[in-house]
Amino acid sequence: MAHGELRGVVALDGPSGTGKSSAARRLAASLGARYLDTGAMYRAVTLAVLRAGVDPTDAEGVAAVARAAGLAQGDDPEHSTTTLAGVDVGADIRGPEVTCAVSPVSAVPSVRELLVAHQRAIIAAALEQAGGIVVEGRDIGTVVVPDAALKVYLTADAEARAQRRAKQDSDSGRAATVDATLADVRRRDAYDSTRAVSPLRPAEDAVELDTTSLDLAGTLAALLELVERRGLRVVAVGG
Ligand SMILES: Nc1ncnc2c1ncn2[C@@H]1O[C@H](COP(=O)(O)OP(=O)(O)O)[C@@H](O)[C@H]1O
Ligand SMILES: Nc1ccn([C@H]2C[C@H](O)[C@@H](COP(=O)(O)OP(=O)(O)O)O2)c(=O)n1
Repeated sequence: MAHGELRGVVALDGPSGTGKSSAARRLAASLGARYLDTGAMYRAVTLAVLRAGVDPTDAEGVAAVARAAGLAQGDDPEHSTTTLAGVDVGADIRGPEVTCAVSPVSAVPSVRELLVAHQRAIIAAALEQAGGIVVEGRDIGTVVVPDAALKVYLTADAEARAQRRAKQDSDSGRAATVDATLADVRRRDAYDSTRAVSPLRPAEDAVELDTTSLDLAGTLAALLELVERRGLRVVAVGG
């Protein structure tokens, strides 16, 4: 189905397992836009911190690793890549050690400054080259792109999110029980929402979308309708 092309930035925020990555990637692909996974960038810095043997709660040590990590994040929705010094770390950043340590690393103010500047540069280049980009994370509508053309805040019950995440992990060969995943989801929700810098919260002008009883196709359809209603879709010739 041809959906035309996206003009501008769509910001997708929300807690873990609400469907941000899956929906953002599909939305971008169907609208000929770029796609930026900012969570992957915080995960990659966390992996570099763990590999360097630095304590994730040592803010100065973490900031030094972040500056030297050589992080590059791709923005192709069909093939999203994350590299450290040119080496692909796409699989390693999804492991339980990184998931466990990512909250304290992403709460370090200088890490956020560094990554937000990096994200804004990727977004500016994508707008120039492709005209549109879907960006997903925790602070996109509030901090990274406060003037985004459309901001959506995804929510879903914690149990539904834990079930999705546990299934995703076991499908990828990572052992995960729903109970342990639920505990992790709740721990990260609490940490991400209460940190001093850029806490997870909806932007005042965000549209909230509860995905608890939606499947992925339903979430995508709801997002496409919002894009359409905002007039952000430009129909290409022959589209
Ligand atoms: N609306 C949905 N209904 C059911 N499963 C979903 C839905 N959205 C996403 N999923 C599945 O849940 C898992 C986590 O989704 P993901 O997009 O990674 O969430 P997030 O980026 O918000 O953490 C994936 O396996 C995905 O296919
Ligand atoms: N814009 C962002 C994106 C992610 N983070 C932090 C908070 C999250 O717990 C981690 C990991 O994000 P990611 O989206 O990969 O995590 P989940 O897919 O929700 O498990 O990074 C952030 O602080 N700001």
